[in-house]
Amino acid sequence: MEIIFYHPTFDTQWWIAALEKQLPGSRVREWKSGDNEHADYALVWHPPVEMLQGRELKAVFALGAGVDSILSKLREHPEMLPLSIPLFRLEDTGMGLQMQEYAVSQVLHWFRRFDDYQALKQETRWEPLPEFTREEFTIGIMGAGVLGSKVAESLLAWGFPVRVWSRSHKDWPNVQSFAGESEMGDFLRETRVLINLLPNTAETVGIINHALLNQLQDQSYLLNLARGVHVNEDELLRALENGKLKGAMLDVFSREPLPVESPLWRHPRVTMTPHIAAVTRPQEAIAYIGKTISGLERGETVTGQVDRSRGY
Ligand SMILES: NC(=O)C1=CN([C@@H]2O[C@H](COP(=O)(O)OP(=O)(O)OC[C@H]3O[C@@H](n4cnc5c(N)ncnc54)[C@H](OP(=O)(O)O)[C@@H]3O)[C@@H](O)[C@H]2O)C=CC1
Ligand SMILES: O=C(O)C(=O)CO
Repeated sequence: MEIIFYHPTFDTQWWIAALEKQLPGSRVREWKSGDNEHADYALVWHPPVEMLQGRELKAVFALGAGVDSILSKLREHPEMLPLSIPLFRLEDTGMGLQMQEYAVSQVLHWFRRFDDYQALKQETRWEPLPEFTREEFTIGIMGAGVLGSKVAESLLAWGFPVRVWSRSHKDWPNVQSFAGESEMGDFLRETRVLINLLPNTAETVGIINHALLNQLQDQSYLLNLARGVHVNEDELLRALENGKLKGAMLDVFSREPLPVESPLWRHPRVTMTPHIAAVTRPQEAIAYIGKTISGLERGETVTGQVDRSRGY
């Protein structure tokens, strides 16, 4: 079995050795421009069009959870990957736990008012504040997929009321489920901490805008763990000024790296990280890819295939 590999930043030689170990009998090679030799599978992140175009592959694996960049390239170059070749993505492979760590730590930070105490410290003020209750700290998660479900599970374990919003309803114990545009208003009305874990699709671009933020309770919080293009950054800043939002924690931005002139850098109630909420964990990713390729080779049903018509 021949596998081609392309990732702009990963340690390619390490991945090749680990993949060959995981899939005995396979031959994995780094794809380089001009390589048109046969391959059965391609493992990619931000691949050049030339790498995939015209190949008779059995499947392509994206080396991350989001497939927005490859799908957007496919809209410009549909010939790069015909619909007959399935596209897979990483399902969890260690990202669920990372998202749980991120969400739980930040929700607890807001819940225990550490942001307020930090602001008081700047003014050298010693001042115990009223506590928040869990009842007034409903967590609303947009996107109830692989990662949203893990985050919901971890916040439930901390005793917070949890609700999710997705395309289809979920029947999960102790979680309120809302679906589609018609239930968006009900979902937002009682949400105090809005966590975004949606994929980037034509329907979700710019979804966190003035109209949406305005439906939250006053003094809410936003945690964006998905993609920067989901958030209208000017309208987010407006919501921080008009009291709709008390704070925002952002991992992703409409432009990355975030340009130095962005006011988000300097806003006292915005905290941020440089798109590290959940990174690809090589061992887990390789185990998943190995298991999926072995399943495909045996003609079994496997999970993780992207529905290109839905965009995720
Ligand atoms: N910041 C970071 O470091 C990382 C960010 N990410 C981002 O997280 C995203 C989510 O990942 P993952 O959980 O694996 O994705 P999934 O595909 O498993 O889940 C997507 C969820 O979004 C819902 N959804 C999709 N479109 C809509 C819509 N139009 N309206 C309402 N709900 C919708 C789906 O609904 P339904 O269940 O009904 O299908 C599903 O619940 C990725 O696409 C990626 O962009 C991922 C990894 C790291
Ligand atoms: O896997 C993804 O989609 C990511 O954003 C990785 O950081």
